[in-house]
Amino acid sequence: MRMGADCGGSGRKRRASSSRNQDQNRSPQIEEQVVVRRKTRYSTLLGLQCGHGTVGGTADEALTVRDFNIDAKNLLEEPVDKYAELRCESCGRDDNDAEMILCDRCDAGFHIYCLRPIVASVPAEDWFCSSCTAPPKIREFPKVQTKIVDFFRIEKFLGVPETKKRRRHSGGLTVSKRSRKLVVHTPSNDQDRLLEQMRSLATALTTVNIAYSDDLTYPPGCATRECNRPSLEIGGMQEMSKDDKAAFDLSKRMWKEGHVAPLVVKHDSREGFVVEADSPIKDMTIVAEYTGDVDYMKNRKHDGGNSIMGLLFTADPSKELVICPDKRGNIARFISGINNHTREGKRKQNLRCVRYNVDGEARALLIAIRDIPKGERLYYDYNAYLSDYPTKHFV
Ligand SMILES: C[S@@+](CC[C@H](N)C(=O)[O-])C[C@H]1O[C@@H](n2cnc3c(N)ncnc32)[C@H](O)[C@@H]1O
Repeated sequence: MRMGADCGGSGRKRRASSSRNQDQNRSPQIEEQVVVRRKTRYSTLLGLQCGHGTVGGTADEALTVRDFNIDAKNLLEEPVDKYAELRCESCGRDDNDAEMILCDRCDAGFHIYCLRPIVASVPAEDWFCSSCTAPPKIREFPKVQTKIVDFFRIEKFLGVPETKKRRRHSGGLTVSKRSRKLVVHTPSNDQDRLLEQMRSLATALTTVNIAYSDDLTYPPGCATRECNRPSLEIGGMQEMSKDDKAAFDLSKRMWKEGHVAPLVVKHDSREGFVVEADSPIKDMTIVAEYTGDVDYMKNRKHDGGNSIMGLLFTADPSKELVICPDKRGNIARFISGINNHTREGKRKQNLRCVRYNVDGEARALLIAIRDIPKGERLYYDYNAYLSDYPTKHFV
């Protein structure tokens, strides 16, 4: 699924395939028998009861049984016994089949919303429950300046930024239209906080095994930089004004020098990694650019990635581009989404994802849409452009 875009695979039951890997040396006959059993299991899981006495519900399956002289009774028994009363291991209920997934190793079932963190939709690829895989252990990044500077490849760490006296808006008597120009973040002026903020991001990135990259990347095998042409966007893309470009450039330079936005990454049992304001953030602040490898959407249709961001929406679907932070990325990929189905969810939104044409390249920026107090969690609408990211179980 992608943010601001459509997702694949929701509402589909995972096929039990636990014995697939052990079975590679079987004779074709035995293999065929196994295939029949799997088909039957699958149709049982889908709740498709076959109304007659053959194995499975299709002519193909009945034919296969006859051809190989398999005892149909045996084949029927296992799936009925094993899956008829499939219950979620977490809540114990047997309802809501369409949102139940099965572990591809032990066949245990779970509602996607009972998992922690919540799984937004049934994954397209193999999925293993926490008993069958070690759940990712949070690997605390050491709070050592040299290591942090290395991790973020900070060219010259300048320490605490110079505090310039900023001129405040008078806020006088005249009611002026609020400026909608982009604003550069104000980094913490406490070196210890700066390091703590970077350490928290390094911890999250190392835990999910993603290298830090604060720019869009075009690795071999993905789309090239030349394919990212904002002129292909349906309806055109927002141009970045000169002032906004200056703010964006400064914001990027500050991140590169370790004067990061005052954000801290934390872990929440239901949402997974989340991002919070570590000091107040002003309306219109550029909080982060959404970064990662740029690829064609068509190449990522079956990716389980729940962090794919739409970048370029083109008239020709084969040219649509997405940002994939599965190997490289930055803090943006940890920011939560609102629940689009509730008023409370919508009230939480404090950022917007805006795509701009920046010097002939589409870029996606996360921008504050109101003043954000210290400690508030950051949220934006994953369904800003399209509306298929499943958020109904989001908190
Ligand atoms: C773009 S990732 C955000 C980072 C993610 N939390 C992590 O730990 O890597 C999207 C995933 O985060 C979780 N998530 C995001 N917003 C959420 C919310 N409001 N409630 C519950 N889970 C949420 C869901 O698992 C979703 O599929």
